Amino acid sequence: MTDAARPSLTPPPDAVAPVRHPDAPAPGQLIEPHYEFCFGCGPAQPSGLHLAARAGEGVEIFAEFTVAPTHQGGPGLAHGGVLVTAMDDALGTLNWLLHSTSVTARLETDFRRPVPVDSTLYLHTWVEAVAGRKIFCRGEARLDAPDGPLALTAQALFIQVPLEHFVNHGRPEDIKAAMDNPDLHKRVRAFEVNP
Ligand SMILES: CCCCC/C=C\C/C=C\C/C=C\C/C=C\CCCC(=O)SCCNC(=O)CCNC(=O)[C@H](O)C(C)(C)COP(=O)(O)OP(=O)(O)OC[C@H]1O[C@@H](n2cnc3c(N)ncnc32)[C@H](O)[C@@H]1OP(=O)(O)O
Repeated sequence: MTDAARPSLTPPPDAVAPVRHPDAPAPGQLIEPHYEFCFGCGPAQPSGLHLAARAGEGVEIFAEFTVAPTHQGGPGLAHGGVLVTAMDDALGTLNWLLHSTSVTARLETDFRRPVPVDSTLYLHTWVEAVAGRKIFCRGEARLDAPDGPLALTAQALFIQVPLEHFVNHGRPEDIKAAMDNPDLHKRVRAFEVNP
């Protein structure tokens, strides 16, 4: 599909190039999960994807995820929704490079080849442009090697939100537990003092 057919995913003429935040993780640095119970990257989520993400040199993320038997859709194949989750998480992790908090508003994914269980997806996501609160991103995922066959491509629109977005909308007991976790608190504060 052409970009003209995806108006809400195409940066407007007044969009600007993304700026890597001075306190963004260094290129190559492993990025800590934003929340231990995140289905995408949380280490405490037993059936989660356990995505491991690193910062790139630009406003970009390189991430890996190995498809487990719990992620099946068809027999021996990854569920498409699981693959979109992996892409969503790798796109969401771009927040660390911009030092903004944003949420997925729109995510369009093209599935280009089947992804078997036990294969490792190598995801690459990057911010294309920013227009006010709108962050226009793209991503691709390759099979079994960073330069392996293309399995997924994606375009997304993230919208910047204040931290209150999470506090106001999340289930209260989970928000309380998250706020009581000093590690998460420290991470969230970094966003607050370096908007
Ligand atoms: C205390 C605990 C804190 C815990 C948090 C911890 C850390 C957080 C920090 C960083 C996170 C880091 C990593 C995250 C990694 C992975 C997570 C994956 C990401 C996700 O999985 S995240 C969940 C799924 N996500 C949602 O749960 C969003 C639900 N949704 C909403 O919450 C609202 O919908 C919102 C906020 C999106 C907008 O609402 P709003 O009221 O603020 O703004 P509004 O509607 O005015 O839109 C403004 C302009 O965007 C345009 N626009 C809006 N939506 C559009 C669409 N869909 N398509 C095309 N254009 C769209 C409008 O047309 C307008 O455009 P214009 O200005 O030109 O008119």
